[in-house]
Amino acid sequence: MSAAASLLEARITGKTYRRPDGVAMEAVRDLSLSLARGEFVCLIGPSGCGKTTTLRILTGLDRDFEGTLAPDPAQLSIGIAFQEPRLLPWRTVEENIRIVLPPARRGMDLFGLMETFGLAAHRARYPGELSLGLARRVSLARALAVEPDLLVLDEPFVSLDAQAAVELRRCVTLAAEREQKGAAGRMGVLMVTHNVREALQLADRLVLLAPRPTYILEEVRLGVPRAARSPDWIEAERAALAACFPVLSEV
Ligand SMILES: Nc1ncnc2c1ncn2[C@@H]1O[C@H](COP(=O)(O)OP(=O)(O)OP(=O)(O)O)[C@@H](O)[C@H]1O
Repeated sequence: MSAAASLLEARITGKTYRRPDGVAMEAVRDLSLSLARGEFVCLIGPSGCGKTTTLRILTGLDRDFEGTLAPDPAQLSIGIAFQEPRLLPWRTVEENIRIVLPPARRGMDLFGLMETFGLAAHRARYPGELSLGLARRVSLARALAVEPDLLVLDEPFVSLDAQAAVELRRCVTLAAEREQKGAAGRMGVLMVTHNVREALQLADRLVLLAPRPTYILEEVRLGVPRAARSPDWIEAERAALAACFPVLSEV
């Protein structure tokens, strides 16, 4: 089997914040991560360890760090869905999605995307009228509308009720499995989560992060296809991981 095409190679040797009182806060130390096209990677780590900081560096939103990223994130098309949907309240659902498209594609037909995410009936509604689950679906559809090379999800299922979480997970799985740019250009997914079961359900690889200043404690490749991951399998894997990595009881 040929090696999967690399999408991103990151080596973050250091990231230190300086608080207003001048005190240094070291958030990341020696974290090397690679992501292949078509791969779904979950970052899991304790609260405050540096997950969002790492995502911000990997996506080029934070340039103030030591290390290297290849390629430079500016060369990739990146779609990001934050925990907070960040929709424009004065725009409809459809306008919120359309507005991120490059001018040449702004008139494109979005019906397929809307249908996939169960948004077709909501396209003319405003964000203030949407439940959190629906707003997150809009945010995910908007991130995918740009046909990204890299999809970044920062705790997308937090605070959702069980049914909304199931629906959004289905959307994320569909997105991950959709070959948007043909075999050579498949999207990679990086997702931050506190929920190990969720990660075991969705990811190809888990990246376990140490407490701050964070680095990679362990990488776990999940060989079982997504469709074959039963609740029993997920529970057994979770228990085995928790036994090996006590830090997981803190996430
Ligand atoms: N702009 C900032 N200035 C100073 N310190 C910061 C800044 N942003 C984050 N930090 C600190 O850096 C550390 C890592 O923060 P980060 O948000 O990356 O962690 P996280 O793992 O995403 O947290 P959580 O699990 O709570 O979402 C935390 O201690 C946080 O307080």
